[in-house]
Parts: sequence; structure tokens; C-alpha cells
Amino acid sequence: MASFKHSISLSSSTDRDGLIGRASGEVHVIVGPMFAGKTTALLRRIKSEGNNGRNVAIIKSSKDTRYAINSIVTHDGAKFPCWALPDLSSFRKKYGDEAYEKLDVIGIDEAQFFEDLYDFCCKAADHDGKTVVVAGLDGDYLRRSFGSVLDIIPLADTVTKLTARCELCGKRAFFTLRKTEETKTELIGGADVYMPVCRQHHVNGQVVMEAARSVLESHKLKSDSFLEAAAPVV
Ligand SMILES: Nc1ncnc2c1ncn2[C@@H]1O[C@H](COP(=O)(O)OP(=O)(O)O)[C@@H](O)[C@H]1O
Ligand SMILES: Cc1cn([C@H]2C[C@H](O)[C@@H](COP(=O)(O)O)O2)c(=O)[nH]c1=O
Repeated sequence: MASFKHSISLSSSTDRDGLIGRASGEVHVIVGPMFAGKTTALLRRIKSEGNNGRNVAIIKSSKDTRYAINSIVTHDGAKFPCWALPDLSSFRKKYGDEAYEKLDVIGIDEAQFFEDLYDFCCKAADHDGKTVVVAGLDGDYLRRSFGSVLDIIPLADTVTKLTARCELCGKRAFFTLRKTEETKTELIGGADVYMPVCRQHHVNGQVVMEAARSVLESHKLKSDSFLEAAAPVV
């Protein structure tokens, strides 16, 4: 009888815990609405890792130009230097291979704007042994899943959902309400455009905003058809 042989050797590249390569990385995810303190929590974690002698770096999306270009800034003004990048895959090259090797902890802010979030977290934690701390919006202003943030939950060691205070009643706020008529998903802004709200005020606020948007839309249609009708005269 032919003897059975494993086609894949499990011992050759494993360490004594049975792990291949450097799989001691971690992924920690911080989500919640705007103004919940996600950037504050990320900053606190990164500073404490740095104070414990670990090499740290923070990346944010270059789409976020609100308060500063090369710093992450909380809504109450705390600041920390960071790499502002259009995607995460460019980080290693920009940071330098040698410096990347020495890096222990990578913070990612505004994670909802990075399309390659899943692949980056997998590679950094599973293969490169990094601790990755990710902060971002779980939902957009319509409470739809935002970017790839929810896709990395299965990769995570811990997931923390923070809450803000509802700007209308002071209860815990789980959601973000957009105060303008703009409907595109990505719209950079702060308290001028968004406010944190509880469930009741998100539902009520959405009804009011939808009504305002449709009034504006019908005004626009009327003025467009007026301009079209007037065009031959002009
Ligand atoms: N409606 C608001 N407008 C401006 N700042 C706010 C508002 N609500 C809370 N803040 C401040 O923002 C801080 C949180 O900022 P930050 O960590 O940048 O939040 P996030 O990253 O979740 O948007 C709070 O501790 C509070 O001081
Ligand atoms: C809800 C919502 C938010 N955004 C933008 C607005 C801000 O620029 C960031 C979130 O910043 P924060 O650090 O969490 O305060 O995201 C968006 O583009 N679309 C949305 O629906």
C-alpha cells in the first residue's frame, strides 16, 4: 500500500509555537460616529506605545485636509505628525524598507477612505508582525457601511465602538447626521457639515434633510427649465 505523505511540510518554516514567519502582529479597530473621540483614542494608544519604547508611525488619508496636511488633529486641537497618503500600499516604499522593518506599531486614521485597508492590515499584522491600530467611521451619514472598515472586523483582535453626545438632546450619539443638501458619500468636513446624533434624532433629522433636499432639487429643476426656455431669447 502506498504510504501517505503530507504534500506541505508544516515544520520547515514554523517556529516553536507552530507559527509561520512573524505572525505575532495585532489588529485593533476603533469605530464610531464623528466627534466620538476616535482620533483621540488612536493618538493616546500610539503615544503610550511610543513611551514604552516601541517604534510608531501614523498614516492618515490625504483626502483629509481639514486641519493640517501632515498631522492628525482631533476636533479639540490635539496634534501628532503623520504620513498623509492616498493609499496604504505606498506606505512601505515612502517610509523606507529598513525603517519599516524596525516599525512596531502603525496607526491608521480616517480608515474609511482607504480602499486597500484589508490587504494592508493582513500583510502588516499576519506577515510583518506589526500592531495595527485602525480608527475610522463604521457608517456614513446614511448609516451605510463606509469603505472597507467593516471588512477588517474579522481580522481584528479587538473592536471598540465609541459614542459621542447627541447635539440635539445630549443622549449617547451612535450616528452622524449631514446638515447640508450634498448627497455624495465622501464629503470632507467638520462641525460645519456634520453633527453627532442619537437614533431618534438621526431618523427625524434624515426626514427633515430629505425634504429639504427634494425642495432644493425641484427648485433647481424649475430654474433649469426656466433657463432652457429663456435660452433662445438670450
Ligand atoms: N459637535 C462637536 N463639535 C466640535 N467638537 C466636538 C463636538 N463634539 C465633540 N467634540 C470634541 O471632539 C473631541 C473628539 O475629537 P476626535 O477625537 O477628533 O473625534 P473623532 O475622531 O471621533 O471625530 C471630543 O472630545 C470633544 O472635545
Ligand atoms: C459621515 C461622513 C463623514 N465623512 C467625512 C467627514 C470627515 O472629513 C471624515 C470623518 O472625520 P472624523 O475624524 O471621524 O471626524 O469623514 C464623509 O466623507 N462622509 C460621510 O458620510
